[in-house]
Amino acid sequence: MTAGESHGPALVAIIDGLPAGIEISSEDVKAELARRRLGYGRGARMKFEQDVVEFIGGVRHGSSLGSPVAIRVANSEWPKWDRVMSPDPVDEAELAGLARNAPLTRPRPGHADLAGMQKYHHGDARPILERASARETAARVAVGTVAKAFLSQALGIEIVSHVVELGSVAAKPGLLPTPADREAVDADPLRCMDPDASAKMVAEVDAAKKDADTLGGIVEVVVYGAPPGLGSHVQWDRKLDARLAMALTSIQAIKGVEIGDAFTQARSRGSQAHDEMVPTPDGVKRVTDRAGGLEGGITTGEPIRVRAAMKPISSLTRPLATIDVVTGEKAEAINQRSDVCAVPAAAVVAESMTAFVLAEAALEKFGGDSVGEISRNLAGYLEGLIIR
Ligand SMILES: Cc1cc2nc3c(=O)[nH]c(=O)nc-3n(C[C@H](O)[C@H](O)[C@H](O)COP(=O)(O)O)c2cc1C
Ligand SMILES: C=C(O[C@@H]1CC(C(=O)O)=C[C@@H](OP(=O)(O)O)[C@H]1O)C(=O)O
Repeated sequence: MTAGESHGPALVAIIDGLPAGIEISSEDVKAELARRRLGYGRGARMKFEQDVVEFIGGVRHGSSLGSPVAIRVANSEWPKWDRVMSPDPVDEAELAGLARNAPLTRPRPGHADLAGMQKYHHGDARPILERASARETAARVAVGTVAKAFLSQALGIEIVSHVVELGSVAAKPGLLPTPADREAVDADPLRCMDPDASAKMVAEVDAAKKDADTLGGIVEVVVYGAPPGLGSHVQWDRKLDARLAMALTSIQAIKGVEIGDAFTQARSRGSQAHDEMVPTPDGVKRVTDRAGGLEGGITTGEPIRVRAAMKPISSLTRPLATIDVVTGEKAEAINQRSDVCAVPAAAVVAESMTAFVLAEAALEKFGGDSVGEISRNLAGYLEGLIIR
């Protein structure tokens, strides 16, 4: 669970149920949060704001204790907002003098503004946009850092991501990052593996910015080392593909998910859509991985591949049409500074959400209260497999 507002003092996250013995430090979380700030097309706030990370429970001397892990990600810009976002009452006269506190009455299409104002009875969009903002994804990436450390150390599972489409530009098909490609992907301005496409994506961002417009795109997350048997076919909400789809669409602006080659499969005949199996000296193998490592909601042991579609950023410097909720008349939406494109950052958040879902599924399958116990449980399970 996370809490915190975009311009509040901090975000906090509590993770319960983690085993003891995960090696983790605030430096690891800082490094992942820095990756979330990457990407050509992000707005000014990413440059001047700092994430200030602190573990406030569950970790001692760089190792998890088995107790709930609590992480605080403070926002270095808080002093500028301490009156407007003060949890305690502030003198009305003082607030009246603050331009930042003026009610936001022209809800932005594509944001939670209007539906949230209606639902929670607010005449001001501020209380809604503060929590709907993707600032909250900093807390998810902090949680994801711990989940990734657990998956890697206990089970040898590694998660990577890249950008496959941005606006009208697509990377060459078939490029798949491995853990060895992590640095190279992060070094690319769009986190794209195809340099030609990346250069076109930079130009597309520049063109959108010039037109006061915004862009979306498609990211892919790839998971290596997941054993067969995570998730289950027996109940709808235990299917790992369904759980991944929920986790990914919960990310701000993610509106579609593709498991493996789902959309290509849908346009193909069955003979061209599935992954045929062959015996090998190392056991049964699938010839292809069109299913993205998931069959019947269960991991197959092949790499897991999921894609997520991000809509274009909703706040435009050329504002969209809306109404003013005070006058009821036509108006231009609130004109906020904003990202032109946040697709590379969304890929990092998608890695974290994938890690969280896999960590949960791994704990269900292998139980255990310490990293050592869980590793032994995995080894025992693999040793006991009756079909290899
Ligand atoms: C990393 C990231 C950064 C984002 N930055 C912005 C932004 O600067 N401006 C904006 O209008 N939306 C931004 N969004 C998207 C909005 O938060 C999101 O569209 C809005 O809260 C409404 O939620 P929904 O699109 O999921 O329905 C961002 C999303 C992500 C994942
Ligand atoms: C702060 C972050 O992203 C923000 C997400 C966001 C939105 O509407 O989602 C809008 C922008 O914030 P503001 O309107 O205050 O400039 C982004 O900067 C972050 O990712 O840490």
